[in-house]
Amino acid sequence: MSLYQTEHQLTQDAIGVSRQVILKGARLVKLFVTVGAHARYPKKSDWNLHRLECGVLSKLDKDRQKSLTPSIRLMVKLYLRRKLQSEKLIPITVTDNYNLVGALVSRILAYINPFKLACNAHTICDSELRPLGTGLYPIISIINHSCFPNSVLVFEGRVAVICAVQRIPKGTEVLISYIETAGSTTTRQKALREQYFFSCACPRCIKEGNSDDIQESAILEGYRCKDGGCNGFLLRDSGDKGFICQQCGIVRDREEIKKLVGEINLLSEKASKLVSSGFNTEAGATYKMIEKLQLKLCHSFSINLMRTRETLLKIFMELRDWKEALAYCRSTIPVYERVYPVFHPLLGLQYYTFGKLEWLLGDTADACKSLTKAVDILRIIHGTNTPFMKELLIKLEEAQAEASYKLSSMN
Ligand SMILES: C[S@@+](CC[C@H](N)C(=O)[O-])C[C@H]1O[C@@H](n2cnc3c(N)ncnc32)[C@H](O)[C@@H]1O
Repeated sequence: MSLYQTEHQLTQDAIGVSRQVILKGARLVKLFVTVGAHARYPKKSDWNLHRLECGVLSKLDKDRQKSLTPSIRLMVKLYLRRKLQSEKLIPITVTDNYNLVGALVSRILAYINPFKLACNAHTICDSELRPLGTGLYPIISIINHSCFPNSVLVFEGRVAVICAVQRIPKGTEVLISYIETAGSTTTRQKALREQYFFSCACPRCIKEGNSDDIQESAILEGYRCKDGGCNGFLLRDSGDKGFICQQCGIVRDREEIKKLVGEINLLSEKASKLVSSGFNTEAGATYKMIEKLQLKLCHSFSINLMRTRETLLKIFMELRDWKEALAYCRSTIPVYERVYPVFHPLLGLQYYTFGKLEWLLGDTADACKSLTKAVDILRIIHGTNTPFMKELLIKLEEAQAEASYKLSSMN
């Protein structure tokens, strides 16, 4: 999901809804849902809740314990919290609005229907899309999915904000995306069926199987032409011997592709072990080998290649090798622009990272351009008043001041 995603942890819960305001601007419609943040209760009641939670969870058999996702833990916590509140062992806070959570909670409380819960719980992220916890947002939970959504869900602290990223005519349904939308129609449909149990019929998905959709899938998830100078996409030949370039007609042998895929898989296993053991330098070298093989195998707009480069960006940022990080960040931008809509948080954040790296390496003029792009995208999503946006706007102003100073001293 996020470029800098850390391990998913249940560090916060959020329940209840106290207010719903719809603001309509020329391009912006925001549905603000104020969410009941957990008030800090005294240590003793904290302990009461924790003791009960541990007691309940330890009674589950091992298999069930293994399947305890953050969403299920959240439900257990909510259930016990409600119980302790009804027994007056912990205080009810003004934001614990169980009436509004009502039907949703009663249907899925107490681990009765974990699938329904997973469909309705939301991962709370910060403005840089790093996950902070899991929350139950009843109003947000009535919003349906589209792979071409007119809105995005972001969080301001624990407040869930639905922000329009397209003009939404009156009476039109507000839609968000439940999944990572960068992917072929087949991949997106598979994710939606497996995680949310439905087939999507959005404007992107209804094109599944038509020639444009087949071409886009082959570019994003298929192979490159054997001729390095040709940018064609490949489709399986009817005899199933290999894949034919749709531009120049050269056939790529199935066995050769299989061999490359095997080598990449082996290296990927090794690389992810190196990352999890903290051997970043070795991991960087291994991911570079993967990138080299993927450049032979995949189309230049390949999502797999993009993911490898995202990982390399992250590794080189951690190694503080800004030059390498900048190069990898740059290489991801054309693919981001292809796979994400204009006002997508990930695209905005990638421009933000790009601008910061350019600035750090002294390319102030280009940094201004990248930071301006980041602002243009992210202000639609976050407005201009959040701490995150204020920081970005200050950075842009400083970069612009530095660029004009540099220009005037050159003159
Ligand atoms: C978070 S709920 C959304 C609200 C739900 N429609 C309701 O009435 O409660 C998620 C569920 O809604 C349904 N859903 C959401 N988007 C859909 C879509 N585009 N097409 C079909 N079903 C959808 C799926 O059953 C999914 O598991």
